[in-house]
Parts: sequence; C-alpha cells; structure tokens
Amino acid sequence: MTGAPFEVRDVTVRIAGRTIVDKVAFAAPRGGFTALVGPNGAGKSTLLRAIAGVERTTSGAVHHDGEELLALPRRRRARVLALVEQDATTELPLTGRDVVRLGRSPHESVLGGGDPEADAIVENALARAGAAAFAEREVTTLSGGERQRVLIARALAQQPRVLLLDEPTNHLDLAAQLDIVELVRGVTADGVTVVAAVHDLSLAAAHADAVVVLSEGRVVAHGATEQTLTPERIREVFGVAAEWTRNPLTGRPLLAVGPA
Ligand SMILES: Nc1ncnc2c1ncn2[C@@H]1O[C@H](COP(=O)(O)OP(=O)(O)OP(=O)(O)O)[C@@H](O)[C@H]1O
Repeated sequence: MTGAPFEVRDVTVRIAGRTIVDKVAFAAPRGGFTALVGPNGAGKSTLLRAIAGVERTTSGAVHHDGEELLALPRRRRARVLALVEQDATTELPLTGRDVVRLGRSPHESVLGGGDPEADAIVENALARAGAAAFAEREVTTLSGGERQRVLIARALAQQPRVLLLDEPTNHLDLAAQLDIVELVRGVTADGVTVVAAVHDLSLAAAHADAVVVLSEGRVVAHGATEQTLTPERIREVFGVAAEWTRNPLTGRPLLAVGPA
C-alpha cells in the first residue's frame, strides 16, 4: 500500500428532495481494502453507485491518480473502476462467459476487437472468481451465489484499478464467503484498490485496512478498525450492544452482539 490515489471528495446525492449521501469524503490507499459499513438505508449502495458514475451526483468529485473520474466518458471510467452491484440481475439469455466477456468492452475498440488478450483474461477471471463451472450456463438459471461469482468475474475481467463491491458476500455460503475474502486480498495484493460495502463487522475488522462508517448518509468515522468500530460507536450507529472477542479458530477479531 502506498499513497492515496483514490479520493472521494464531498460527494452528495439528493433524490426527490431528500439528501441520501451527504458530503461524503474519504481517501483510500492504493492496494488497500476499505470496508464501508453502516445500517440499512445508511446510503452505502447509493454512495458506491455515485462513485461509479451510475447514480447522478448532486455535487462532489471522485479522483484517481489525478483524474476526475466522474468527468470521464463512461468507457474510459470503466477502464479505471468497476462496480459489482448488489443483486444485479439480467434478463438477457447470456451465458456466464458472455457476461464476463462484457467486462472487456471498455478495452475493445468502438467497433469491437482490438483486445487480443480478451479470451485469456476472461478465462482467468472466471477461474479466479470460482465461476468457471458456470461459464456455459445461462445466467438467468444460476442461483444468487453462482450469479454473484459470475458478476465478480466480470469485474475482474474489466481489469480495474479500483474495484467497488456492494455486499460481495451476500448470497454466499460460509466457504464461499471465505473464498471472496481470499479473492479480495489477492486483488489488493496486485495493487487494486477495493472499497466494499459489508454488513459483517467481524469480516471488516479481520480483513479491511480501513473502515468508513456511514450513518444517515454521512461519514461518522473513518480510519483503522480499532479506532472506528468501537463498542460505543457500534451501539450509537447500529443500536446494539457489542463486544469484541477473538475467533478461536483464526485468532481474528469477532464481534459479539446483543440487545442494547
Ligand atoms: N431511487 C431512489 N429513490 C428514493 N429513495 C432512494 C432511492 N435510492 C435509495 N433511496 C433511499 O436512500 C436511502 C439509502 O439507500 P441505500 O440503498 O443507499 O442504503 P444502504 O446503506 O445500501 O442500505 P442496505 O444496507 O439496506 O443495503 C434509503 O432510505 C433508500 O430508501
């Protein structure tokens, strides 16, 4: 991890007169894993969509290595940043491989082609995301967890410098959740900056390099886990009593919760 090439600057999203994301600002180190946490409705998905340029921002900017990403044409932005949305669905009769192949479109020439490595990159992304078994299947027939792996593979095929994940372990069984954590660590080791919305605070504490706590559209804390995810703040933001213990199998932080 070096420097902070990725910066979210005062991003605000107002929808129908309501402020959903309110002047959110944070920087993320290159090759770091930043966990975005907060209760239901805090604005995590809207913020990720705004950063990716999918949701229109009312004001603010997103910088990467000196470029203002929101001002870039969509294809150029997609070469820098990929978003895996929560529960993204498709009705199109595409196979898993077709969907992953779509991740290459920002790298192809406008008329298609001009991307000689595409086949190898697609196969590699399928394998890395544990989605190779679904390459020939129509994605509409896949389970939620299987589809999630295909969508992660598509984002990997995009070869972004910044990877945004919205609840990447949603739909995944316990072993698959561990696979995804492993995958995120592998991707960050390659220098990709990961920002992921996660509900599992134990996962955030065990694996993230930094945590951004969002509440009612605002950043209420940002920094190392120990400083941000204190029992007091968890009570304040999530409305539960909490105590950190250790996972006896891994030695990593584990959150015990109870009624406030
Ligand atoms: N298009 C929209 N129109 C109106 N309200 C919206 C729209 N999109 C999001 N909201 C509202 O904005 C708030 C934040 O939603 P968002 O999905 O970003 O929260 P979240 O933190 O990702 O929640 P969750 O943990 O439940 O996924 C919610 O109150 C939601 O109802």
